[in-house]
Amino acid sequence: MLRDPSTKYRPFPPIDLPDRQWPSRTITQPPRWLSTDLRDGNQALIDPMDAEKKTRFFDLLVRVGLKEIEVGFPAAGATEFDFISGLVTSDRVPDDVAIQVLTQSRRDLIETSFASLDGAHSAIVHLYNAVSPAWRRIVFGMTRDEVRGIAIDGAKVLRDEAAKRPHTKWQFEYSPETFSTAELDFSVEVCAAVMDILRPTPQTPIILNLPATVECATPNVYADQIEWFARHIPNRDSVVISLHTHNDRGTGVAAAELGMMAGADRVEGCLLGNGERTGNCDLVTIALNMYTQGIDPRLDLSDIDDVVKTVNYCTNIPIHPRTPYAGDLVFTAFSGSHQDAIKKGFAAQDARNDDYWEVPYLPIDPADLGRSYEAVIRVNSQSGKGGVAWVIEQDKGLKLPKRLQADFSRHVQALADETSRELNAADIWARFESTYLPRERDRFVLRDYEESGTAGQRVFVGNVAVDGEERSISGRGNGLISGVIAAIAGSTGSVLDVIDYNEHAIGHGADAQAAAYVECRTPDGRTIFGVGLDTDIATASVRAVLSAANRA
Ligand SMILES: CC(=O)SCCNC(=O)CCNC(=O)[C@H](O)C(C)(C)COP(=O)(O)OP(=O)(O)OC[C@H]1O[C@@H](n2cnc3c(N)ncnc32)[C@H](O)[C@@H]1OP(=O)(O)O
Ligand SMILES: CC(C)C(=O)C(=O)O
Ligand SMILES: [Mg+2]
Repeated sequence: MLRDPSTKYRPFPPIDLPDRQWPSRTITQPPRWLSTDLRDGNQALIDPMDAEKKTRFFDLLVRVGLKEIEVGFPAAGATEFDFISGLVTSDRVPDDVAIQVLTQSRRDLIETSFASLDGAHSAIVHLYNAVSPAWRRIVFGMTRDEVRGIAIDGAKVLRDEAAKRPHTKWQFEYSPETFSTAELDFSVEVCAAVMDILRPTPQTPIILNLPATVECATPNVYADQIEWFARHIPNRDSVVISLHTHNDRGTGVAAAELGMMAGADRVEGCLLGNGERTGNCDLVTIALNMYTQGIDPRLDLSDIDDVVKTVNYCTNIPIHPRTPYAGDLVFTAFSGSHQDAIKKGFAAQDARNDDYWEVPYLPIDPADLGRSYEAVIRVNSQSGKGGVAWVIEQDKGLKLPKRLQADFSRHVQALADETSRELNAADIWARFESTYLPRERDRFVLRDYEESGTAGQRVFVGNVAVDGEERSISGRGNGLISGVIAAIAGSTGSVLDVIDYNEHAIGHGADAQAAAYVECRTPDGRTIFGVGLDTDIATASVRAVLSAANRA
């Protein structure tokens, strides 16, 4: 008999916090950010970064505006140690940037960590040990008191090593690793014991970083834990509460957002969410989420492609095309109704001409991230007339009237179904040309024409190849278009009824072109469209009528 695998797991218990405040709060300002790309991100890579990649990544983090950067785990080995001590002695670290290193709570490792920072003007030493019941039992085989003792012993070494190097502005960070699966009173107890050793003040606060080392519950539970901790930690004004979420349940960003609402001051994460297992909190997503709420995250993500390219190069991990904000396809609509709404959104945006962004289906202006509007609409078999018209307008400047859009869309749909692939602008233009624009084998091919007469009585005389034979055809009407219609009727015996006509210029100045569109009804009741392009608007209209006649 098959066993139900869910019986292997235990539900995460709720937090007893009936008067929780965070659900009615909003995020109003950015937190202090820390990038752990070069540490938590790096330790999760198949091939950890070498010095060249770490340097390149560090420079990116500085460009993006990170002011706190965890640069590695000095005791891990020579690559890490040398990179960190090289960074300290280089002039790469701007004065307003503090570098941070991580260490287990073991004397030799802490000493090595301080040694790597010798000469730094400002640095954060980050100490951690796990505190949850499972880790206490499985990893350490220790009681609560003994595990608290690991933290206290480490804090003492931190205090003493820092005292030996008074020229560096030291900050301390302590992480009760596995905080999110530990008893809250025990996390507070351990953190308070560390504070007793390191004696933070409001001027020199300690960073208490509260990790969801493995994400095990819904993000509201993490927010409850943060609010509970913030209420119970002594000397709250001497503490910077920091969040460090992972993404095991896919809610690393959500947990950090709710954690900020619950009172946290600082957020740790990685650009594009790299990190152990399913990753760390994605700093790009959480920062740009703020952007869309009208809050400046104080990170510069205006060249998102630079971020993507550098992260990809350094980590050797491709980013998914649907990654929030940064993926290749996140500003692209293939489906008809989305395209229609986006196209209308851009038109409304132009008409309003105010400072607000309101384009359906685009939560953020791609231009704010250095992306163009070109790829916003792409065409395949899921697309509709709005999308096709958008591509033609962007590519060739043609503003097709609504019913012509619908007519042309059927041709594009047929092509998409035939080819079963995305259609690019060249494919769409080729189909437009072959459908509406003149070809030598058409029934009517205009060579040139003259127009004469008085207002309301116009005469059209055209040199036209009719069925391959060069002829002069003429017609009379109250305007040029009706004159051409009459000339065609003289040749074919059938009169087209013009039911709509549109024209517009394409471009400006000497290079401007004109486009004309006619919609006609045939004597047997069919609707046909014609398109004419020319440098001269009158000639474009003649071509449009002949195009319709050819298609009739
Ligand atoms: C949640 C996180 O991301 S934590 C950061 C994890 N990152 C890394 O581990 C990357 C860098 N790590 C390393 O290079 C190595 O693990 C080192 C250099 C730190 C340590 O190496 P080693 O001592 O050879 O091995 P190892 O990591 O297996 O050590 C495990 C021992 O440390 C103990 N330990 C684990 N974490 C801690 C801690 N935070 N504080 C004190 N002791 C710890 C374990 O209980 C175990 O003790 P035991 O040997 O008595 O059973
Ligand atoms: C070292 C700590 C902060 C960590 O990375 C984690 O718990 O995820
Ligand atoms: Mg982590």
